[in-house]
Amino acid sequence: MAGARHRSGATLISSPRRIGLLGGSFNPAHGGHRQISLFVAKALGLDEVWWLVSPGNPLKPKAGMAPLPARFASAMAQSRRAPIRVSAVERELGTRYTVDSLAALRRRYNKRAFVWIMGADNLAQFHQWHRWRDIARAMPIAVIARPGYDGEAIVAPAMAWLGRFRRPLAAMRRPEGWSAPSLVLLRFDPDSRSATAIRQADPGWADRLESASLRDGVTHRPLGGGRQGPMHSGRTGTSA
Ligand SMILES: Nc1ncnc2c1ncn2[C@@H]1O[C@H](COP(=O)(O)OP(=O)(O)OP(=O)(O)O)[C@@H](O)[C@H]1O
Ligand SMILES: O=C(O)c1ccc[n+]([C@@H]2O[C@H](COP(=O)([O-])O)[C@@H](O)[C@H]2O)c1
Repeated sequence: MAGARHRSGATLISSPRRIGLLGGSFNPAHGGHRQISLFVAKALGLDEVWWLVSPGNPLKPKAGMAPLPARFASAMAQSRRAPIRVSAVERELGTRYTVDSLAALRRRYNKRAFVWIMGADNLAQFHQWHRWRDIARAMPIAVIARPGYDGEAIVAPAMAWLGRFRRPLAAMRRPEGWSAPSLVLLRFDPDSRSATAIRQADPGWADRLESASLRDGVTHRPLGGGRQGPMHSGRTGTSA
């Protein structure tokens, strides 16, 4: 945590930047991702949300998963003019399991305070994630209500353990509330958008996206591996 000397001689302690991490397949990204990110940022007083475009969810089949550059390009399009950075840092780190990605991110960005964000559908199967308790020990978790999943989420097998760390929103807004494990359940305007519905309605969505010249919003490195064509590059929000 950074400290600065005040004229009076007292040391002013500045709070670390608060970052929400929304990991996802983004196959493709949609308005629901944007909406929940903006809601959580406001509710928890976040400085930014980082969208971690996954090289591949370990629990999802490869079939039907668009290439990473296309998913990344869709995320760039959905996050425009919002305090959201789109990153494929997991590919760079060589991590696929969230527990490993979060450990690496905490080491690399050790001046940031992170919170893991996920929809209620993921809470329902959280107990199947690799070393899921260690994810909860690494940083607070914010779960967003999602139409069709809320009943399942509250009786999720992981809740037998995670439920005892449930905190009210007010506690999470205080800096000391960011201890882990902590779980906050958030309910905003329900958003029924899903990537599944978009793929069903528009199976060719990935073919229309130009994914050359993409640049990682967190590491600022070129993404590479895309087709040639005009696609906006760079980042949204402020500098990492
Ligand atoms: N409408 C929504 N409401 C709440 N959470 C959402 C919503 N859409 C996505 N999320 C959450 O965002 C994260 C990334 O989601 P993902 O990229 O898998 O999109 P998806 O719409 O859930 O995709 P799919 O339908 O292919 O499973 C997940 O934690 C998911 O629960
Ligand atoms: O680490 C795991 O075991 C694990 C299992 C399932 C999902 N995840 C992560 O959960 C996030 C949401 O995935 P998805 O496909 O539901 O968007 C994404 O970052 C995945 O890598 C992670």
